[in-house]
Amino acid sequence: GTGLPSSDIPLKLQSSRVLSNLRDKSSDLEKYIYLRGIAESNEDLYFATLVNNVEEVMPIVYTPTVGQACQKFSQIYTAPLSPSRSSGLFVNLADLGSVAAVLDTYPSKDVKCIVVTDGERILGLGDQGANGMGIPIGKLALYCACAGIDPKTVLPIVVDVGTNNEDNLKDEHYIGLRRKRERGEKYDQLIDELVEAVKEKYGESCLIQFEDFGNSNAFRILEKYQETSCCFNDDIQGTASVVLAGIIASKGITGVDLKDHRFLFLGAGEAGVGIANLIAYAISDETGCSVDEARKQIHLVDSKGLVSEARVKSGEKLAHHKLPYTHPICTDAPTSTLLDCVNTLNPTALIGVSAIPNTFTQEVVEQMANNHANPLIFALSNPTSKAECTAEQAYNWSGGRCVFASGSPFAKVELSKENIQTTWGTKNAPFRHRSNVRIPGQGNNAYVFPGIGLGVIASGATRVSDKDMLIAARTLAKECKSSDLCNGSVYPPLSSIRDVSLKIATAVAENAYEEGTATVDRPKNLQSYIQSTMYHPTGGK
Ligand SMILES: O=C([O-])CC(=O)C(=O)O
Ligand SMILES: [Mg+2]
Repeated sequence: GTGLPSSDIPLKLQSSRVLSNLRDKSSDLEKYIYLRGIAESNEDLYFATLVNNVEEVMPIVYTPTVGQACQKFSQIYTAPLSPSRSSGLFVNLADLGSVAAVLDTYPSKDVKCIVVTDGERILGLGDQGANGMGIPIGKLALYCACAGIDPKTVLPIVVDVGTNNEDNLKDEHYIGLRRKRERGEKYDQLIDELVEAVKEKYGESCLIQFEDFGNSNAFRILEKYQETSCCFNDDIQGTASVVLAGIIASKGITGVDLKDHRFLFLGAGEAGVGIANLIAYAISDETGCSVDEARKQIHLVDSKGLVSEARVKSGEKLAHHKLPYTHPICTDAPTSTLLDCVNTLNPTALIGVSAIPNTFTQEVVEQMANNHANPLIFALSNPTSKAECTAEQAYNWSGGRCVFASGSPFAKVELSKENIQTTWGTKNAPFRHRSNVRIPGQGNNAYVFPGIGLGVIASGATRVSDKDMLIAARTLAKECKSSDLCNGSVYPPLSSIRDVSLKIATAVAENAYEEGTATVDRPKNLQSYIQSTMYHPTGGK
């Protein structure tokens, strides 16, 4: 005998047992902890549960609950005796000079996909130090569940260079280095050694996803490695791709083309500048104008107000990544608050990437709805507690007319009949919306990074480009159907994510063959080949 119970319970039935246990838990964090335990003991069961119930389980293993899990990570950590697939790998400052040896401690040798963070900007929650490990683990779970990347080939990494989070430093349970963040040369050396060791050990086409670094490192690291290594930054590029997709798809509701929008961003960090850059690239690609010309219809607001030429002229030293958006504006136009900026600049789309809740106030949303029949209101900051406004607020304050998307999931909203205005859609829009129900789309990079990864891995691509992000956005936008638009969503349902990922992967792989970065011979039928590489949880049967 095997020593195991005699009844052979099919994976499907085991998974329904997990789901009912999950529903019995009294908090999301408890659900998270329960699922981590299953991931550690039975990987196929964990993925079967996630794959077959994405809409219900994803918010537990990923955003928003993963944010809470990171905040409590040291508390819930059950120290394994050695690094494991489900608990990830910690590379810390003392490993400088021997990073390759640390990679050797990881059980999987055939690694194809890495998510790495230094924990400085975990979602909109700021510096979580080594506790940020929840993020690479969660992102990689989505690679496997949403795009069928083989769990045996993924590697979650935290580069631990200290933390400036005082609560962590004081917490006796804190698992990370108990020191302030390294900001000097050693930081760069550690990242460099890691990237080189990865290439050496796993090959030039092992994908590295940089995740949740602080602004001061994220842009630098991306610029340094994107031309020479197979990598991308999810917060700058992945977020941009998913948001661009939502904007393109929103035309089905608003009748407004991407090129005819005026964009106002609250937040000028990785997400803000990443989205703005990709929008400008997309407009330039469509119309033939220069990227700089396209940038003129995009304005950013940061913690000090509107990013503008006047601020540069007054001697302020703006971060490098904001400089392309320092447009000249009439100096007596009021721009000191977001509402002022809405009035002065008359944007058609308001994009929240500020990590500050309640910043899309009733006045701001009402003004957007006064100015435009169907303004775009995207409250993208994560987790839910950081969203600029809620779905309910955006719909109610705009008479149900705005196109809303958020980074974290919001439930469907039923508007009261007296609060709904019927001017949904314009004469250019293909249909009119009459119902009082809105199902907000989740404009989260989870729609694109798994598919991009699958395409890169299947083709053996050695680079990831901005063009890949544009291609992924256009592919995703096509997957948003009139059945989604008529509920107000500019994204397809999450339940179709594996199919969406396969289509994104095929388009991204196609681009790798065109750009000459693919290293796997081109199969005759690319899509069916990629599909044949996808992992399905089968319980070993
Ligand atoms: O993790 C997410 O839900 C999206 C993301 O990358 C972030 O907010 O940093
Ligand atoms: Mg992130």
